Amino acid sequence: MNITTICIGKTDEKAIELLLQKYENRLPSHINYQRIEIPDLKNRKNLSEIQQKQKEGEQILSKIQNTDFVIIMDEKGKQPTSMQFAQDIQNYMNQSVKNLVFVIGGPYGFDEPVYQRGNKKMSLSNMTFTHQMVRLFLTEQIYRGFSILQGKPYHHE
Ligand SMILES: C[S@@+](CC[C@H](N)C(=O)[O-])C[C@H]1O[C@@H](n2cnc3c(N)ncnc32)[C@H](O)[C@@H]1O
Repeated sequence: MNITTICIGKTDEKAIELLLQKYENRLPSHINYQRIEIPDLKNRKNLSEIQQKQKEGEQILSKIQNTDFVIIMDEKGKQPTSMQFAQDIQNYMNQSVKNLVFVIGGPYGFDEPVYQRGNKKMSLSNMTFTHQMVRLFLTEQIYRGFSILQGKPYHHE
């Protein structure tokens, strides 16, 4: 299975980038993982919130193929436990999902067409995090999910 995370902008905090790479490098080798960082909008200050979301949305949708299974990261989405998330990943593999795509919004969230394209909305917490933090927390949970599936002593219940 291919797993892609789509984020808005570079990971600008060095500490977050280092931790992200740590978890990305630990993902199982049978997973073809990639992180797509959509370049930050150049003239963001001159654009309204709606215009920013529209432009980001167009960029996000251009990276998604028709057959991809798309999970929209959103604090109002379904909130699985780590065990349930691991089971979800197993189910996607059993269903032969080829491309599992997680999308993290920009500072103002998503434009409506992105929500409409999503197959599912997933939350990490009822609280709102920065989009920079969410890429790290999500990647750690993907690693944790595979650790659970592989019976590694990383997750403890
Ligand atoms: C700063 S938040 C934007 C929040 C904004 N209020 C909105 O309308 O979505 C940036 C992005 O981080 C992700 N995000 C933030 N908190 C999250 C959470 N608790 N669970 C899942 N994703 C989250 C979402 O993808 C969101 O679009």
